[in-house]
Amino acid sequence: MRKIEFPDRADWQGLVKRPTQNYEDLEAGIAQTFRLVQEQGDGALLELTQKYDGVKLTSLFTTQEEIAAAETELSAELKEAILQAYSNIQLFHAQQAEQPKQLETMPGVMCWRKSVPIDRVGLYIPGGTAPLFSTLLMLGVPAKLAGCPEVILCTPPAKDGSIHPAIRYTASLLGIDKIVKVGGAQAIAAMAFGTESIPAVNKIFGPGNQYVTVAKQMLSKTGVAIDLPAGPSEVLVIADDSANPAFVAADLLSQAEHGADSQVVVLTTSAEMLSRVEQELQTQLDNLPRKEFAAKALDNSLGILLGSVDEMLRFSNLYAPEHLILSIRNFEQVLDDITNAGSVFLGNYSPESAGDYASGTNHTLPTNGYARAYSGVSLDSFVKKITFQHITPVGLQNIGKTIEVMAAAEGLEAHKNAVSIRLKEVQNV
Ligand SMILES: NC(=O)c1ccc[n+]([C@@H]2O[C@H](COP(=O)([O-])OP(=O)(O)OC[C@H]3O[C@@H](n4cnc5c(N)ncnc54)[C@H](O)[C@@H]3O)[C@@H](O)[C@H]2O)c1
Ligand SMILES: N[C@H](CO)Cc1c[nH]c[nH+]1
Ligand SMILES: [Zn+2]
Repeated sequence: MRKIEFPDRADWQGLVKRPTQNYEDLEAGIAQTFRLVQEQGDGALLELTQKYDGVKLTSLFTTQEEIAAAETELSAELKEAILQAYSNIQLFHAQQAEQPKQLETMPGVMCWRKSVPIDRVGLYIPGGTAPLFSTLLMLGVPAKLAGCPEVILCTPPAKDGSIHPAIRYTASLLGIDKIVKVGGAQAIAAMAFGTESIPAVNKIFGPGNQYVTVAKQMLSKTGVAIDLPAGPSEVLVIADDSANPAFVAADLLSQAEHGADSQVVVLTTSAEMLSRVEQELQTQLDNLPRKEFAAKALDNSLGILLGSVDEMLRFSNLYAPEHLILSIRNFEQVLDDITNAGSVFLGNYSPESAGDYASGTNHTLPTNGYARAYSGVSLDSFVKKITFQHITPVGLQNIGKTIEVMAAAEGLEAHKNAVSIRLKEVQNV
């Protein structure tokens, strides 16, 4: 972890830049993957899966029997944990449903808005280095709550061509009966353009590594929507001297272990806290099975000493972290000062892992500073909001003049006429 003491404000902009590869560096390779999938369909998926995942598949799909078998392959303890998480995520997302209300903006002018599920959605579940079945809960629960009629699920296969039983179990829980064994940019291409056996979807959801994230971003001109750029995981911890250095280190490592391209940051006003966090990182790192990933991520990470809580919050807002942890006294007093963050964890007993798995909030969140403008996945991500209006003849008499005047001022006579022609008829009745 790079240690920086009281950096000059002029240097902050450089410090908030993530260590990930540039979009431009990855674009050409991904464009080539897109071309292959568009030209050769399923054949390209099999070829690219062999190349990037080291598996020669005979079929791109799990069978219904494989999905059903997961029930017997998981321990009772894990199934219970998945069900508990499912229930909390369901509760949190169900209360996001918008209650439609009709508004009469002027007498006789009625406007309302209705949520309509997106027809066909594609879910990407990361699986390159860890089978993130928790992500399937985070995407599948709101997709089902929203009522999306068709859900396609892609995830990379393990080296033996199988899909982890917890992903199969969670799919079955959600009523998803088919899993496509494909990952990376090729999975995004398959869901965006369609192949002989995979239908093209309207919107693609899900986090992933840099290849997955850039592939999603490259779809902007295709007419296929994406949820958000949710790339390599990150966390920023703001710690004063009331924080517990062991807890802070554990939270930093929890995101560092996702992958070498993750970044974790600790901001503190206490030099002693920074040294103790560094010591804890070393001790805890040694015991982690994924210590190689975590150690590489720590090489790209930052420990920064700043002058005050206010300064730490300013830095954090500029950084716009995916996850923000406030391990400070009186955190309640600064909540309104947080302007850019994906998800916020308050106090010493709210580990970020709670949001990753089970508290109820969604863990598919904007990374790489995109929290400046994007929100994480929610129920809204799976619906379109269609507005309706009904204007009565009296309503048109009330609002007509306003429309005519505005249309004339824009020089759009046909717009004005669409009102005038009706007003004449109404006045003649
Ligand atoms: N922001 C979020 O909300 C969020 C949530 C969960 C996970 N994540 C992130 O998701 C990522 C998961 O990454 P992962 O790699 O384990 O799984 P992944 O499923 O995202 O990616 C694996 C795929 O990457 C492709 N790939 C690997 N190396 C490649 C190369 N050199 N060239 C082209 N393609 C290549 C392969 O096709 C492979 O199937 C992590 O970075 C994690 O931090 C983010
Ligand atoms: N921390 C990840 C989001 O950045 C989500 C996750 C899934 N499993 C564990 N963690
Ligand atoms: Zn995580």
